[in-house]
Amino acid sequence: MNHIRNFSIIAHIDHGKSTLADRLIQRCGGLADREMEAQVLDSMDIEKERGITIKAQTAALQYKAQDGTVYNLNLIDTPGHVDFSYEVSRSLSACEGALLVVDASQGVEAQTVANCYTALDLGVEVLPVLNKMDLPNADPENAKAEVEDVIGIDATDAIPCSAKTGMGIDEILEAVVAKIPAPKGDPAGPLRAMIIDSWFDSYVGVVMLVRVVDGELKKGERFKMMATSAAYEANSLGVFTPATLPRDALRAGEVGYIIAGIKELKAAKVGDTITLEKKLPNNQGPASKALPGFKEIQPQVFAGLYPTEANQYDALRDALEKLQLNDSSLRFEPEVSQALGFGFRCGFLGLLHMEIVQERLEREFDQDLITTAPSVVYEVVKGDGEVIQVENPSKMPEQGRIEEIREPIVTVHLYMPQEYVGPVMTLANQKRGVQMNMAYHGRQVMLTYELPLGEIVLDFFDKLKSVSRGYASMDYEFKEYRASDVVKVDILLNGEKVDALSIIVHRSQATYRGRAVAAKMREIISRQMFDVAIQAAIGANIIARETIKALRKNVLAKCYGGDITRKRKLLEKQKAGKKRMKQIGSVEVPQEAFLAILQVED
Ligand SMILES: Nc1nc2c(ncn2[C@@H]2O[C@H](COP(=O)(O)OP(=O)(O)OP(=O)(O)O)[C@@H](O)[C@H]2O)c(=O)[nH]1
Repeated sequence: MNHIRNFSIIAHIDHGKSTLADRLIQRCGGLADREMEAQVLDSMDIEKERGITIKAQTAALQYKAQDGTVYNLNLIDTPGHVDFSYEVSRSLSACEGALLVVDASQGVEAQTVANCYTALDLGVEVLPVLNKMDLPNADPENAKAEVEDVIGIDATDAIPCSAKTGMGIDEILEAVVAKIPAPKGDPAGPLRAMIIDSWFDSYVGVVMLVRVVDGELKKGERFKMMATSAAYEANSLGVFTPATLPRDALRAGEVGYIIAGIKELKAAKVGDTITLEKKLPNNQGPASKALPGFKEIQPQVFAGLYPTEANQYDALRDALEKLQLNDSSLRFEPEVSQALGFGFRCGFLGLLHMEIVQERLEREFDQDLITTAPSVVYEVVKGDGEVIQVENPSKMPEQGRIEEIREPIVTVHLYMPQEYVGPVMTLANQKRGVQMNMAYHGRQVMLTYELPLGEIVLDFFDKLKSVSRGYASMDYEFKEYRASDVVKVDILLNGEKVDALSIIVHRSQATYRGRAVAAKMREIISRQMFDVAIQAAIGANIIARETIKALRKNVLAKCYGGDITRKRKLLEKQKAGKKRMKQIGSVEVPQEAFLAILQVED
C-alpha cells in the first residue's frame, strides 16, 4: 500500500483539468500517442462537443519516480460544473490527494474555491498547480497570491505547468508521490469497498467503480451490498488504464472495477459498501460496519417533457428508461397535461443537466419533444395543515386553500473582477437576492447572496455571464425552504387555461412577468385564420391581454408569381416548423412558446 497514490484533479471549468489528465496518462505510458484522442477521459459524444466531463472516470497509472521506485497512481477524473458538484465530492472521498488546477492567466474562480473547500472538508491533501504557463498573459505570482488569499492554503510550492506543452508534468508527478499520503486501511481485515460510481454497459451489465478500503476481493468470490444484503459473484474485476485491464484481485488502497452480472443500476447504489458474502476458510468474512456513505442527490429542477406526436409516448418512455440506466440522477414519472397530453415530469440536477438530457433524447433517440419551462419544488402548507411538495406549477392548489408557500433558497457565491461588482449586484437584487457578504481579494471580489433557486433556474447564469462579459463565475448550494409570497400565473388562449404554460413567480413580479410572457407569446404564435386572445391571470384576475389578429391572406400569396424555389422553400419551412407545433384547442402553438418565460427580459 505504500506505493499507491489515489488522487483527483479539481479545477474551475476550462482551467485544463482534462488536458492535464491526458498528459499525466500519456507520460505514464497508459496511452500511445496515436491512441490519444483529444480528451480520452471524456467518453461521451456530447461531452466532447461541450468539453464538459459528466461522468467521473479513472485511470490506474504506473510511475517510476526519480529515486527509482515504481508507484501505482490512481487518477480519478471529476466534473467541473456546479450541476455535478456531488460527483466531485464522491470522487474526492476515494482519494488522499487532489491537484488543484488554476489557470495562471485567469486566477482563482468560483468553482476553484468551491471544489477546493470540498477537498479540504474531506481531509484531502491539496497540491496547487498553475496551468497554461505557455500563455503570454500567464501571471503565476498573481494566481499564487489568489490561492493564498481566497482559499487560504499555502501556495509557495505551487507547480507552474502547461498541460499543452508538457512543462512541469514531471514535477507534478514527483509531488504526487512525495506529498500525497499513501492510502490507509487494513489489508488483512474484512473486505470493505466503497462504490464510487456505477454505470450500465450494454454488453456486461452494471459496471461498478470501487475503492477498496480494507481487505481484498478476488475474482470469482461472492460479495454482498451492505445496504441491501443482495449478493453477487465477482465475474470479472480489474483497473482502468484508462482501457480495462483485468486482474485476479483488488486489494486495500486500490481503485478498480467489478462486473458481477448485475442488471439494474439501482442494485449497485453509489455510496454503498461491498463486503464478502460469508466467512471464508482463511477467516476472512463479512465486515460488520459499512463505510460512511454519500448524501443522496435530489433533483432540483423539474420540467414536463412531452412527445410532439401522441403516438411517440411509449418511445419516449423507453428512451428515458435507457438514459436512466446510465444517469441515476435523472428522475421521471408519467404526467398528463390537458394541453400537451401524455408525457413525463422529469427531475434534473440543474439546467445544464436538463439541457444534456434533452439533447441526448433528441439526438440519440430521435425524439421530438416539447419541454415546459423549468420549475423548482415548492413546499405548500394547506389550510388543513398538510404540507405537500409541488413540482409542477399547474398542480399548485387554489389560492384559497393555501396557508403558506415556501420556496427553496440557495447560498450563491459570485466571483468576479472588481469592475463588474456593480452590474452583478444589480442583477442579484433584481432576482430577489439578499446580500450576505462581500470580500475583496486583490482585484477579485467574492459576493455571497441568498437567492431563491427558482430565480436561478430561469436564466441567472446566462445573465451573470452577460453582465460581466463572461468574467463572473458562480457556485451555489441549497440552504433552506423559506416562506415567500409567490403566486401562480396562468396563461389562457382564447379563454382556455393552458396548464403547461402556468408559472410560479413572486407577487411583486407577477404582473410584469405575466404581461411580458403574453407579449412574447404574441410574437411567437403565428397568425391563424381567426383572432387569438392571449391572457395572463392570477386566479380569476386577468392581469394582461394580447390579441393576435386573424390572418387574411394565404401564405403563398407572399411569394411573387413564378418563383418556384422560394415558394417551395417557404412550404418546406412551414412543414418543418409544424413538427414542433402543438394544437391547443383550435390554436397551433409552436414549441418555443412553452419556454416563453425564459425569453422575458427583467
Ligand atoms: N494554452 C494552453 N491551453 C490549455 C492548457 N491546458 C488546457 N488548455 C486548453 O484549455 C481548454 C480547457 O481545457 P480542458 O482540459 O477541457 O478543461 P477542463 O478543466 O477539463 O474543463 P471541463 O472538462 O469542461 O471541466 C481547452 O481548450 C484546452 O486545450 C495549457 O496548458 N495551455
